Amino acid sequence: MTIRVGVLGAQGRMGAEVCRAVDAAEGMEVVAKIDVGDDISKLDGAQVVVDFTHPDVVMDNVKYAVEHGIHCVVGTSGFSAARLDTVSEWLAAAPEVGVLIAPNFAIGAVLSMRFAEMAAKYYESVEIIELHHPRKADAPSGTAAHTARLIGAARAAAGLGLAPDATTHDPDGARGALVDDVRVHAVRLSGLIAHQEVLFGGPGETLTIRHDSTDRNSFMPGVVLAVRSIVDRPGLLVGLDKLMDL
Ligand SMILES: NC(=O)C1=CN([C@@H]2O[C@H](COP(=O)(O)OP(=O)(O)OC[C@H]3O[C@@H](n4cnc5c(N)ncnc54)[C@H](OP(=O)(O)O)[C@@H]3O)[C@@H](O)[C@H]2O)C=CC1
Ligand SMILES: O=C(O)C1=N[C@H](C(=O)O)C[C@H](O)C1
Repeated sequence: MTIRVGVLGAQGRMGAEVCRAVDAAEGMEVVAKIDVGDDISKLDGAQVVVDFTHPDVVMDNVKYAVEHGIHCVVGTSGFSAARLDTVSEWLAAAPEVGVLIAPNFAIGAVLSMRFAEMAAKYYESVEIIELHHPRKADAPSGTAAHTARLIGAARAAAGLGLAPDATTHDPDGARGALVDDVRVHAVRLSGLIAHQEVLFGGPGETLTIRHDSTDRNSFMPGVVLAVRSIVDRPGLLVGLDKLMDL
């Protein structure tokens, strides 16, 4: 059976790539492409929607899909814990529907988040640097926020507090944002796509975990895997790792 897929944000950088990847993949096809101004009810024949739109609109899209019994694969960033709780509440009324929210669909990015989570309890210092193209709307990236959450939880479980930092004077915010007690720095630079470094430090050593997406095709195997999998995975899943044998 061919999986019928609707793509939200179909003319965007990611959406256009998703349309090509889904149509090229075995056993799935794009049946609806939704962009700004389109009637969302165009989705109604779809079994799975893929959303790469904008943090301001993604919640309305997911709500519509869940209420109409359509599974969701969501790449759009901006998912706080409160937003995830809201999606869970919608799913409680539609227990047959699956929603995957993935901060990053690139296999290497998923692995690097796992590696960072593993390393977290061994180092007193940690900082995240995320680097993206300058047309990105949000900062820090969803990947950086998720990585910080994973590291923060691992540090808390190990009884580690804030990383050592003598800074008392930072009028311009040069020390970056504090996300789950982890410093996050966002770089926006022409020529980049999506990159992240997690830096760990302890006595006499540092460890850097770096991932680079040099082309948006890096995200497509993960998106195709998610479309294929979500039809049999009711409920909320956060992170592509939940569909991988990690
Ligand atoms: N999880 C992952 O692996 C990845 C996630 N992302 C995330 O995906 C999102 C999109 O990124 P990107 O493709 O670069 O952004 P783009 O701005 O290129 O694409 C977003 C598209 O969505 C359209 N759009 C906005 N509102 C709606 C709406 N209500 N309905 C349908 N379409 C809408 C935009 O139209 P218009 O331009 O007219 O506003 C635009 O065409 C971001 O949040 C980004 O962080 C990106 C890469 C990988
Ligand atoms: O906007 C992007 O480009 C990306 N967004 C995602 C994020 O916010 O983490 C994933 C990847 O970094 C590319």
